[in-house]
Amino acid sequence: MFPDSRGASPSMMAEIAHYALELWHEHRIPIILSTLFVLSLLRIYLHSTQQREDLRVLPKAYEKLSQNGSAGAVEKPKVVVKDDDSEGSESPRTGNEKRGAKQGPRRIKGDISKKGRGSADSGGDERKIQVLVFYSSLTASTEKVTQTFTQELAASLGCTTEEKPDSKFLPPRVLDLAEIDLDEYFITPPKPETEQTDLFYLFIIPSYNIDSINDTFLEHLQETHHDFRIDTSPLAPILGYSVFGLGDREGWPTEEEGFCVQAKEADKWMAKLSGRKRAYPLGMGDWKRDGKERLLEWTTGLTEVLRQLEQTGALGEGVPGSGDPLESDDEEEAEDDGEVVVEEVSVSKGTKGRSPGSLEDVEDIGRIMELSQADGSGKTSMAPLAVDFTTEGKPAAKKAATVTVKEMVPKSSPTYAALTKQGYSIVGSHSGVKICRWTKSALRGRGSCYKYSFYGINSHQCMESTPSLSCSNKCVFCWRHGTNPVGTTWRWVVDPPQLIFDGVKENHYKKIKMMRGVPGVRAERFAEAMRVRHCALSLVGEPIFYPHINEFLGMLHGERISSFLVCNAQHPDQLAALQHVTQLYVSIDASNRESLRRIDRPLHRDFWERFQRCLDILRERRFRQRTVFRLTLVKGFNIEDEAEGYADLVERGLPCFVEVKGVTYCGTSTSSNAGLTMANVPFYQEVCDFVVALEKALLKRGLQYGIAAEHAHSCCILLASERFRVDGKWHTLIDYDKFFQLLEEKGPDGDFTPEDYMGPPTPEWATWGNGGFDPRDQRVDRRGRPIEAA
Ligand SMILES: Cc1cc2nc3c(=O)[nH]c(=O)nc-3n(C[C@H](O)[C@H](O)[C@H](O)COP(=O)(O)O)c2cc1C
Ligand code: SF4
Repeated sequence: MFPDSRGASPSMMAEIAHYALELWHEHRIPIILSTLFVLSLLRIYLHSTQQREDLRVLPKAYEKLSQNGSAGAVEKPKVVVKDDDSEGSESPRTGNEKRGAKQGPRRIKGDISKKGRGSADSGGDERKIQVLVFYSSLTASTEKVTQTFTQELAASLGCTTEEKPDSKFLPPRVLDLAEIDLDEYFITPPKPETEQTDLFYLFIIPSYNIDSINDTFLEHLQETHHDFRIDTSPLAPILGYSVFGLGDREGWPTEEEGFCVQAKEADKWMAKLSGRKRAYPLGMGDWKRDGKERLLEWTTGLTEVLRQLEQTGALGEGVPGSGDPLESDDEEEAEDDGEVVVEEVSVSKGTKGRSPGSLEDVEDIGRIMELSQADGSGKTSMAPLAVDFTTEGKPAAKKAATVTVKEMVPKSSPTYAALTKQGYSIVGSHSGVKICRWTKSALRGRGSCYKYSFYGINSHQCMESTPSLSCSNKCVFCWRHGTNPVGTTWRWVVDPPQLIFDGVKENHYKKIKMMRGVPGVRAERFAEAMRVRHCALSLVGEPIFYPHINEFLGMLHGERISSFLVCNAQHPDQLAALQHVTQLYVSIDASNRESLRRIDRPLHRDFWERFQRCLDILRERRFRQRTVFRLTLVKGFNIEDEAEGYADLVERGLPCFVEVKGVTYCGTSTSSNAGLTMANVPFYQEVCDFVVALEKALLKRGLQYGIAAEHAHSCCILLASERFRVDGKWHTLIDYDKFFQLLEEKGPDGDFTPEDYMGPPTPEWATWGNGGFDPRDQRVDRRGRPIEAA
């Protein structure tokens, strides 16, 4: 017992204090924890016994509205929401609030009401239905199918061209998945123009076993589904959806082997995201065989469902396979549980039957490179599954998921067959080489390409190749749509640079040798052609996409082969890391964002920002690299009224040269499918007019450029910076020996300028106004008959 403090002596008081302090020091943690525990218990007790007040905020706001007289605009309350079950108090929810609720976050907990929001008892008689038809297309057949289908659907729903007051349906809208912002439509439904509109999604999706926008789209759906920040069924507000797939039974005979595999995937993810609102079962057809009949069946069934929706506001009982009320089990695959599994898998050589897992990115390129080098072939190797630990909420690997590191263009693929048919030699698994028509023409003394006139390149000593057949654009004028693999990131096996270098040379020489017996080939040119002097890295695809582009360039330069590298201004990081090339091109296919989207059809969503960053990099590099803007003019796309816009871009990038070229029409079905006809090819005079307008626009901005040279034969004109005019003469030619000498002295990152390897004056015959045809050669017409000079 402690003595009463009132009667205690000071020494005793000090002793007590000391004892209490010691006690506190020894037991302070349990004391604090016990106190906190007791306080928490007290708080829980008080909270559970306290009388709660009604939630009055919404009703009061409503009453206020009514008193102000604006309640007339508010619908009569129809939906009753219980704020608190224990009290049984009901607060009426107004029409406006109902709409407000629709916009806010909404968690779907299993049951989906069979009544659509357009149903009679939800007071939605005035509500409209907007059908959105999404499609994707590489070789344009799906685009055509979609347009026709949409017109026919509109006709049968009675909403052909414009909104009719008596039709519930607004004219359907067609949307290209490659052109829309996926976030806008597939995280939550977009806000319709009027609040009284409900959306219905339709999809016509072809399948591709190569990278395409379909992969981006499916990945987007998958990521939205797995994103913990997004509701489980964020697309539940749509009225319904249905998918029709186009495929090819010849190459992919069964569904297991990949027939319409991506349509199936789209259907599966849409079922999850929409809370199983599949309005009509997945349709599938092979356009070469039964596509038309299957599409008709699907359209007929779908129209019936839409009619039902119009009349009742609900999807109805559904036909077998439709999403409501029950789904098959295969859509209920195990959810990610955050467990990361790293496993070794073998590289698949085949391409058929791609699995959903193929959507995962493989980013560990260095590792893949090592492994692919291990056996020297770069073809089949064991590769680890790359794991991304950085993305919150997106587990990097599914339980037991297997990721296959594919070859970009495997020998067994249709892409390989299509490219080789077009005359490409495929080297390794992602590189190509082809003899261009100017090489053949120069061998026969029938003229060289504009690069001879402008820069002194002998076409018969030029090798056109690429270390990456893949590209991140789908330009309308690209002649190989449907055959080139597309993608935004490198996700394939990486071949070693030496393999590519040796392979492209070997195949190039093989093709040159085949010209030996061709009539008209000149012996001296043939001999010269057996020594490649130049490499145009511009064949197809995007060369700087190749992760070892600098090493590859080093090999070219090591054999004194000059490098003209063309990139599509979509990979700023790679561009920034690029070492010396003899001439560095950036394709400038449009002068503004919209036009660029229309022409290049880029896969990157931030394509314009990437494009502009590339221009900034070029500007920084202009005293180290010989930089060129390459403009390809397509009538009806990027010529009209765009000179000023291009001048702005030149002002931003300040390239050494601007090459302006009219598009070449190749007359294939792919180019016409992409919407190009001969009418899109500008006449030479139109290209001249454009260049004159551009020069004027540049001078107006105080930019010192002039028209230096032309090559009328290939519809190409060169504007050059005054940096390359010496004593009143243009010097657009290149001193290649000097370039290699500088490179050898100063290294691939060495400090030397384009002026340091500027060549002799541009030959008179190539300057502006003189046509630019090589006087050593004989011009011929299409049939090879000599054309006399004018
Ligand atoms: C490169 C390429 C890959 C293809 N891969 C598949 C496939 O894996 N499964 C399939 O069923 N059809 C495949 N097809 C066939 C297309 O889906 C079919 O031809 C479709 O109609 C093409 O539509 P589009 O040209 O409008 O883009 C492929 C076609 C191409 C060109
Ligand atoms: S950037 Fe070149 S290779 Fe790529 S799509 Fe355009 S034209 Fe074709």
